[in-house]
Amino acid sequence: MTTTDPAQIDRPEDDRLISIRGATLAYPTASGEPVQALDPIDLDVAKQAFVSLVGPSGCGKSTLLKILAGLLRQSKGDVTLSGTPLSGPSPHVGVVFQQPVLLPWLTILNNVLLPIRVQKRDVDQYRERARELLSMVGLDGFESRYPSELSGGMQQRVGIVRALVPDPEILLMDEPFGALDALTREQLNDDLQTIWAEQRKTVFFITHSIPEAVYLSDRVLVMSERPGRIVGDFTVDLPRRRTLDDVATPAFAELTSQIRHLLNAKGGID
Ligand SMILES: Nc1ncnc2c1ncn2[C@@H]1O[C@H](COP(=O)(O)OP(=O)(O)OP(=O)(O)O)[C@@H](O)[C@H]1O
Repeated sequence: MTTTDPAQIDRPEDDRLISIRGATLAYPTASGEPVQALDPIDLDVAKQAFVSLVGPSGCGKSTLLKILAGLLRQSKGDVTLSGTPLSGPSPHVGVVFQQPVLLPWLTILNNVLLPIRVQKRDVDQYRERARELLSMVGLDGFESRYPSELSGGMQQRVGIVRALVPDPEILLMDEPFGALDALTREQLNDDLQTIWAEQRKTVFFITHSIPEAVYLSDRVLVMSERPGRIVGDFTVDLPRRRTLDDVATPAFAELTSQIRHLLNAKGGID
């Protein structure tokens, strides 16, 4: 089933992990005229769902992600995680940005263990998990290397592992593959499917690529031009695990075309 009307989506209330009600955000500016980035957002995300968000440049996607990361507070409305109001960065939430920003003087293993140290948890308890996750994304044998010895795609894998090591329930990803070449991006999409299948995280993923959103997601949300609001909510019911062969199917093409039409009607994607 696909629909472009978020109100028509019928989901059980008890599997909600993220709940946003009437959230808006206005940035204060030096001129005194605030920038209204988000119009009221109402959104529920179920546990273990993979949800992507697409929308025109500057429409407010990162703003919404930063609210979920606890880095920004909404001007109005409520944001809850498992029913608890969000009041700042949470250990239940991991974030991956477009640039992994690894510390050059730390080894790969120590980079991915950094959140554990910052959260003052027992590092020894997470070392094995860190090694396993590095192995899952093909970085076996790189634990003692330094970031400068890794390619851009490998560094981004490290960024993803760093977010996963503390075992957060939610993974927020802001255009994580936007800076990578097409082939590396395809490989990382595949890695991300593995991670999602094995780690069962709830993923909120921002991308400028409609095919990438459809390929990875259970749901694709479409945001309007700024001030952003959710104007479309598409269910992706293509079977998993997906492969690049699925991209060539009529069902895939039909869904990407529907999303593209809605986006073009709401201001385009870039
Ligand atoms: N700190 C800030 N102060 C003032 N305005 C801001 C600030 N951060 C973002 N904005 C504005 O808010 C709007 C939404 O920005 P945001 O980064 O959320 O958009 P986006 O959809 O993620 O964009 P893109 O797709 O280009 O990354 C933009 O018009 C931007 O200029």
